[in-house]
Amino acid sequence: MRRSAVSIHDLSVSRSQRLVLQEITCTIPVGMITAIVGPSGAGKSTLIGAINGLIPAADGTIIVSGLGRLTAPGVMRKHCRQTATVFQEHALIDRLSALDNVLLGLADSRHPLSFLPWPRALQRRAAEALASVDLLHRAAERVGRLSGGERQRVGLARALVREPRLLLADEPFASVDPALVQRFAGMLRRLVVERGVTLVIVLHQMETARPLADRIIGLVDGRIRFNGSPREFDAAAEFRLFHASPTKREKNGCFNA
Ligand SMILES: Nc1ncnc2c1ncn2[C@@H]1O[C@H](COP(=O)(O)OP(=O)(O)OP(=O)(O)O)[C@@H](O)[C@H]1O
Repeated sequence: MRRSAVSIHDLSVSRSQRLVLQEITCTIPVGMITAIVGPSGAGKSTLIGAINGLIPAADGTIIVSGLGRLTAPGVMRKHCRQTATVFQEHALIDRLSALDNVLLGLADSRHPLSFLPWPRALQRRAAEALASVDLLHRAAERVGRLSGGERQRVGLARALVREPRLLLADEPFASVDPALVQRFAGMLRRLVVERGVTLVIVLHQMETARPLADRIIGLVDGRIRFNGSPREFDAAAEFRLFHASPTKREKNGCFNA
């Protein structure tokens, strides 16, 4: 049995005073790819936000392996240092170049008020991260002038430059050219295999999730409705997750959890 990077127990999360995640209990295995799937509004981004500590829990616990409970003093800072997130809406600064946006991924490695140029070694690391997403040729371009897919790749590079132990990615392929999705999926797989990174990735397309993931967590209406391997995620499971009416889902309950 694999060690867990993160263990989640009975987690509930509210947004605007409405429960959007309920009774979430699962583990994120270390050095593996866990895909979070489910219909729109199921709570996938909220779960990513809870794991990276941006969205507080209303109830339950999140335990980070080697650090402890996310709410314990000092744990959050250490957790942030070893975690990187690729946000769904990119969260980039349009007026800065692609390279400078990637360097922002390293902002916590120097004084926040530093006006000095970035050290060469860090600039090289940022350039390598851009190269890994095939974007080195746009390094000097202002991000506001890049396409949606290119911006998404800058966001991915900004996360990769941190060399994280835990990488959280919220639909990182959403506006990436379909021809590039397989390449980036392969790159993320290598990151996991070669560097032992733990990857939690929100994906909309099951045809991307199935071959990429080691584990699949399926959410519907803020609850886990599937937790198993891609092999176990058969057509019936897919139907229950994405197509069953709310009453049918309720009757079926959680499967493979
Ligand atoms: N900032 C917010 N304030 C209040 N409610 C929110 C906020 N963001 C999301 N929600 C609500 O929380 C629920 C879960 O949203 P979330 O974005 O986590 O779902 P999702 O599965 O990631 O959806 P999608 O696939 O469309 O991105 C939804 O009902 C959504 O309306």
